[in-house]
Amino acid sequence: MAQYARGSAVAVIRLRNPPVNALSRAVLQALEDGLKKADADPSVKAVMICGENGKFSAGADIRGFSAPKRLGGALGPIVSLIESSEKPVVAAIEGVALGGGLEVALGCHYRVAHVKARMGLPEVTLGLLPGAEGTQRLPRLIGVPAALDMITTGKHIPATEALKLGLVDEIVEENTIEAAIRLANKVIGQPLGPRRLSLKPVPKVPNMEAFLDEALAKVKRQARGCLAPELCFQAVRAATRSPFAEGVRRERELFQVLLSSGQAQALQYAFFAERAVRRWATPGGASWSSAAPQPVRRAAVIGLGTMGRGIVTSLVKANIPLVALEQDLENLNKGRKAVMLLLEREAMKMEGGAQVLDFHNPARLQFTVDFDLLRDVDLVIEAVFENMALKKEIFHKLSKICKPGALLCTNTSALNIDEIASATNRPQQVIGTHFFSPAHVMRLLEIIYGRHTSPTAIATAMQLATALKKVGVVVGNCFGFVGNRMMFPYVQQAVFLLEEGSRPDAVDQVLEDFGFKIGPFRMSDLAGLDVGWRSRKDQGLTGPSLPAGTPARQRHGQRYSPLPDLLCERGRFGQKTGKGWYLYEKAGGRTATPDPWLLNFLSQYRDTHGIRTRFIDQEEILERCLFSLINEGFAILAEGIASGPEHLDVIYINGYGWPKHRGGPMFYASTVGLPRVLAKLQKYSEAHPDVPGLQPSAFLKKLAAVGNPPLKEWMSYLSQQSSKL
Ligand SMILES: CCCCCCCC/C=C\C=C\CC(=O)SCCNC(=O)CCNC(=O)[C@H](O)C(C)(C)COP(=O)(O)OP(=O)(O)OC[C@H]1O[C@@H](n2cnc3c(N)ncnc32)[C@H](O)[C@@H]1OP(=O)(O)O
Repeated sequence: MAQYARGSAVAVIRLRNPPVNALSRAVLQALEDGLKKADADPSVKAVMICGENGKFSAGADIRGFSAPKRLGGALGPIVSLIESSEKPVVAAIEGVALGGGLEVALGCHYRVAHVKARMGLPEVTLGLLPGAEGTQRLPRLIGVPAALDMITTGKHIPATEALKLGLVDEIVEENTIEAAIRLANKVIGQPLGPRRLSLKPVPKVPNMEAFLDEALAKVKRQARGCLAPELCFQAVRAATRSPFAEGVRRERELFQVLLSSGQAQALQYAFFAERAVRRWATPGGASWSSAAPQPVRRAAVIGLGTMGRGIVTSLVKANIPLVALEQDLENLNKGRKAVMLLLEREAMKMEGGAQVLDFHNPARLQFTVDFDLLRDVDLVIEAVFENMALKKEIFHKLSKICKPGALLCTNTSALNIDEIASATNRPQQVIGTHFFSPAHVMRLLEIIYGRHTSPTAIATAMQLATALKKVGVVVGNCFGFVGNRMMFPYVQQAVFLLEEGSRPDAVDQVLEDFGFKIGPFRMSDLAGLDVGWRSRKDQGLTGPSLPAGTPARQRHGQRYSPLPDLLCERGRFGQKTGKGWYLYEKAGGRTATPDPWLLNFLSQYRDTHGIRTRFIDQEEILERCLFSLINEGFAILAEGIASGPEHLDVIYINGYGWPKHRGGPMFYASTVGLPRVLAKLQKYSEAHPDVPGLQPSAFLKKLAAVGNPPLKEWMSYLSQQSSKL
């Protein structure tokens, strides 16, 4: 768990807990034993602490937070023990030093890092704060502004930046361990007082209080209801106001508040859920453990509209050479210009910039209108307009042109993968890759397998997600897949609430207060109302193919709201036309203001259809929108479209702006309690019997009937249910 070895005058303590040397109780105990041994041995003159297998430590063992007292009790005092050692202690940081791992390094008198190492205090992302005196030592070492930034955002910084900040004393390109031992030998006998961070004053910032006020306002703005950033701030502020020991006491108090908060549990659940979805499986028995991906040495993207441009940018950033294809020169030139602009912007954010991305090199990024250039690529991502006939035509062409092994991906947000695959001679190599806009920014990649998609194709798409630094989530084929399918009833409820008496800004406010980045109406305006309108026309729900005499507010015997169609008929497509559910300063404007025209329109609409306006409170808005979305989630699980609730949660957090500190919709349902979710859905569906989205799913009913089983056990009830059928 931590290996102690004595060579010459420097004792070596190696943290050992694969894969990331997380600080479990056993590791901490061994670290403490090693320090005591070194202290007691007169032939030892210095100590070097490092981690096994090129990683210092990823911090406290997150799974141990369920028994936090023993862990918390242990780490802070051990860091103090390191710092108070009368023999110099040097940290040799390779790989990562994160969280409690970095706090151990901060207790050391010197820090040497490998140039590729990364450091950070990411506890805030787990709903916590650095609870082993890190909020008190870091500001003393690198100053309050830099420490606040690291602690309240949790970002990982590269060794080069750590050196500039003074977080490490030296960076090396080769053997970090040898360099640390060299340094340890050199500093033997030198005074340690100035190296003990707890004894240093916090460096002054001119007008500290004004700086802190501004910093707090920024932290609150960005937190959107998440507690941890503000409490991290408070702990650092304590360092500026109190002596070290008092600051540590405050840090511990705040840590306890966070540890017992539901938010920490939600964020830690989200951490493991993101890792769990990598272990994908399909109901047919294919899985990550047996499927091997095929290499992607060269790719192609078809279509350089908004999605295609973002996808090209992502592939270039991942260093995958590619061909970008458009249907004609006019669209190609427009697309090329837009892609180059995106890449220039991305390059500016990166060290090494345009040279690293090398996007002016035609061997790495080639623009063409010639399909023949797709002959040799290993993978194609089609990103054209959402139109089945067009997609089928392209896939038919691809199956004739592309080499036999090439993977054919379609970027669609709802269309049937099997139907697209039917246009090819290789349905086993056809797969859905649903990117989210902007595709070079959003982390989610929904990966949709069809009836014939091979395990290799799924594994290759998952590998692509990793290469693009995205979270790939494998799901089955149904209309809207997982994300959009759950979104439909949510947006539908939002519109029904308007019919019944609410306002777009009132509905948005409730959901934004809950923690969503933007509410459903602001989101529709951003995405463009015409997108859904086109889809509804294709489905025959509105437009010329709607049979004459269809009631305005009913389709197939179910409640339907024509409100979004009516806005589109009036040219109100959202931001792009300067008006939609809101009014914008101009076409393409981003500042939404409530539109008196719309409010008047709504009131006339209600009169026309004889709808009695009523006051709708925040609770009803929240419950009808969220519980209908969650209800659809249970139906998706029951149908085997996703292999567990974690998949739905990861999709919602990474693709739909669901607040991570609430753990995703299914985790949220588990915290509300399934019997309560069920009771509320029953109440609303009794009031609105013509809305199927409010009728509780059989799977939810089944789970609620057994109480509120832990989320981890849900799927086992499903197999019991299926075996009985
Ligand atoms: C009485 C009251 C007193 C109060 C005082 C309390 C004092 C409390 C004391 C200390 C508190 C310390 C807080 C912490 O240290 S919290 C942990 C902070 N660290 C992190 O957040 C790092 C998390 N990990 C990562 O970011 C990545 O895993 C990384 C290390 C960058 C490696 O990334 P990658 O190479 O992509 O690999 P994976 O993410 O897939 O990870 C590999 C497996 O390792 C598992 N893992 C990673 N980190 C941890 C961890 N810290 N604890 C446990 N397990 C960890 C991860 O889940 C993967 O495993 P699997 O695939 O099985 O899920």
